[in-house]
Amino acid sequence: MIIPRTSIISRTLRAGRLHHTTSCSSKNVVNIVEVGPRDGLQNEKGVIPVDVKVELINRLGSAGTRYIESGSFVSPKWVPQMAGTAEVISQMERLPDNHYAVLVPNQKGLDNLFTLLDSYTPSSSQPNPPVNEIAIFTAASDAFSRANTNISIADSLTRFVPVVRAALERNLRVRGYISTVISCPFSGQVDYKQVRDIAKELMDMGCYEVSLGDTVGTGTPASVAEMVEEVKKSVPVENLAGHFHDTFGTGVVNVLTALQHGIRTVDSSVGGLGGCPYSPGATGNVATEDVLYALQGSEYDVSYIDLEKIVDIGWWISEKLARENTSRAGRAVKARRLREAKQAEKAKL
Ligand SMILES: CC(C)(COP(=O)([O-])OP(=O)([O-])OC[C@H]1O[C@@H](n2cnc3c(N)ncnc32)[C@H](O)[C@@H]1OP(=O)([O-])[O-])[C@@H](O)C(=O)NCCC(=O)NCCSC(=O)C[C@@](C)(O)CC(=O)[O-]
Repeated sequence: MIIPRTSIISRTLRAGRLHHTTSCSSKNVVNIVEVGPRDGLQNEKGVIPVDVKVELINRLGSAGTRYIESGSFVSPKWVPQMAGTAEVISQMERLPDNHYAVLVPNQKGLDNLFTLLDSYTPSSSQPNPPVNEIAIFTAASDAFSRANTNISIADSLTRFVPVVRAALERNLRVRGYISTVISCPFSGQVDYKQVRDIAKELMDMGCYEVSLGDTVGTGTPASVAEMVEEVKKSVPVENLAGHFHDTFGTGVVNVLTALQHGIRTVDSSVGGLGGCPYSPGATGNVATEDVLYALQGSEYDVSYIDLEKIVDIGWWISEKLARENTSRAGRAVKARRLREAKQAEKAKL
C-alpha cells in the first residue's frame, strides 16, 4: 500500500509534538489508558444514559485513573451508544492532572468538539476544559477501515492531516490508533510492515503516541512480540501503546509481552467492557482489574490506581448494563470478599 506523504505539515508538527505527561519519573510506571467509557460502552447493547456514563468516568477518576477516554464524536447513525458525548464531557468531573480524550473520525467530529469547547466557560467547580486530547483512528487492513469508517486506510490518513493540525493548534494532544494490527476479521493475517508504516505516518502527522490495537483479540505473545519489534524499527517504543482485546484469553499475557518489549502504556477497560461489532465472538478490551492484578508486585508500577475501587466499578457498571462482568480478577475479588464477610460473621457468633 502507498501511504500518502504529509511532508511539510508532518515535519512542522513533529517539531512541536507534545509528549505523554501522565508518566511519573520512574521508567517502569505503566500508564493505564482507561477506554471503558468509549471502546467498552460503544459495543454494549442498548443506549446508556448520560448520567451513568458521567458516573462511570467520575468513579474511575476517584480510583486514581489518570487517563480516561470519555466518548466519541462519531456519527450516531454508526455508533448510537456514543450519542450524548457532548453532554457527558460537559458534565463529568475533570481532575486537574488527568487526561480526558474523545475519539474524532473526521473534520465534522472535530468541528462539533470545537463548538463545545468554544461555549465552555471555566467555573470554580469545573475550571478545566471538557477534554484536552483527541484520538484519531485508522486500521492496518483496508477491509476493516472501510467497514469501520467507510474509507480506505490511505484516504483516512489523508483526511486526518488537517484534523490533527487543527487540534494541535488548539493545544489538544492527538493520539493515533491502528486497529487490526495482528489480524482482520475480513481479510485475515496482517502484514506487520504495514502496521509499522502506518504508525510512522501517524507520528509524522503529529500524534504523540500510537496505540496498537489487536481489535479481534487473536494475538499471542509470539505474534505481539513480532509485531511490536517490527513497529519499533520506525517508531520509538516510548511512543507506542498496546491495546488488546481478550477474545482468546491472551489479553494479560499480551500486555506483559508488550511491556517486556519496552511499551509502557496499556489500554484497558473496567469490567472487560466491550467487544467488536465486526467480529462475532470478539470480547472486550483486557479488563483493567486483570492488568492491575497481574502487575502487582512486579517491576511494573501501577500502584497509583486502586485495584479494589476498580473492582467495585467493574461490578457497578456490569450491573447497570445487566451484563456479565468478564474480569477474572473482578470475580475473584468479589468471591474473596464474600468469603471474608462470611468468616467475619462466623467469628462474631
Ligand atoms: C466516519 C463516518 C462518519 C463516515 O461515515 P459516512 O457515512 O461515510 O459519512 P458522511 O460524511 O457521508 O456522512 C454521513 C452522515 O453522517 C454525518 N456525520 C459525518 N461525520 C459525523 C460526525 N463526526 N459526527 C456526527 N455526524 C457525522 C453526516 O453529517 C451525514 O449526516 P446526514 O446528512 O446523513 O444526516 C462514520 O463511518 C463513523 O462515524 N464511523 C465511526 C465508527 C466508530 O466509531 N467505530 C468505533 C471506533 S474505532 C475502534 O473502536 C477501534 C479502536 C480505536 O478501539 C482500536 C481497536 O480496538 O481496534
